[in-house]
Amino acid sequence: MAPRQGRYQPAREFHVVVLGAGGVGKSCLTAQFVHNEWIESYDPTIEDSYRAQVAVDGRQVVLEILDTAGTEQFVAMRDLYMKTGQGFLLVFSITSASSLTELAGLRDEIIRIKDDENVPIVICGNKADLEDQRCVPRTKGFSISQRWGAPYYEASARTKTNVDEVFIDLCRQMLRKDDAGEGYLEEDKEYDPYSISYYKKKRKQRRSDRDRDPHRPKCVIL
Ligand SMILES: Nc1nc2c(ncn2[C@@H]2O[C@H](COP(=O)(O)OP(=O)(O)OP(=O)(O)O)[C@@H](O)[C@H]2O)c(=O)[nH]1
Repeated sequence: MAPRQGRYQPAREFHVVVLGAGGVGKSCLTAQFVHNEWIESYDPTIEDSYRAQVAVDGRQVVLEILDTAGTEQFVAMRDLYMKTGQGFLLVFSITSASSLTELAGLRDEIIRIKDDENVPIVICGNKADLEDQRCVPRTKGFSISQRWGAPYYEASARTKTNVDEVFIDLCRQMLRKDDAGEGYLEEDKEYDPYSISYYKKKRKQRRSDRDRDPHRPKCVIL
């Protein structure tokens, strides 16, 4: 639904989870998007979260971005953040074929945990500036994108190519899902209780609970 001109729209808040193998550039992409900064050094992440506000098609969106650990020893928290996440950025490096292979397992896990085939997902082939070290052909990225029904971008955190674009695409998908009333109810506590969509969802839920109550007084027309 398009926002009405001149009418105040509260910012929608979404939880984004950045996933992918170790060293593919998850932290660098996040740092470029949130702070406009490039990080040359490699310091494996345990788990970091960031807040960013963006305007998407004239609507204010607040993103809570979780930059996750790619290294195996930190994967125990995965179930929890997959449950909380509403949009997922699946990152691999175009210089590593195995980093793309890893994404399939992550996607399966997201779909299983969310119990939803249409979870907002963007596939990101990072380190596109390292064309001479490319191991993943562009066509492979696009064919996976078609199979999964998720957009594919080649990006570079180093040159800030397509960095904003991947996050904005994810925002659009989450907004569309939310507008269609398909936002996730399971993380109720995480939702902005002042948002209109949250209020509508709760009202609909209360109504259907009330309708199912066998002791509910019924109106009889005499
Ligand atoms: N050339 C190039 N190097 C990059 C790019 N993105 C990240 N790097 C480098 O790759 C290394 C790893 O980047 P990180 O962002 O820390 O990778 P990560 O996926 O967060 O790694 P984990 O925290 O272990 O999961 C760093 O040395 C970065 O400077 C890119 O787009 N181009």
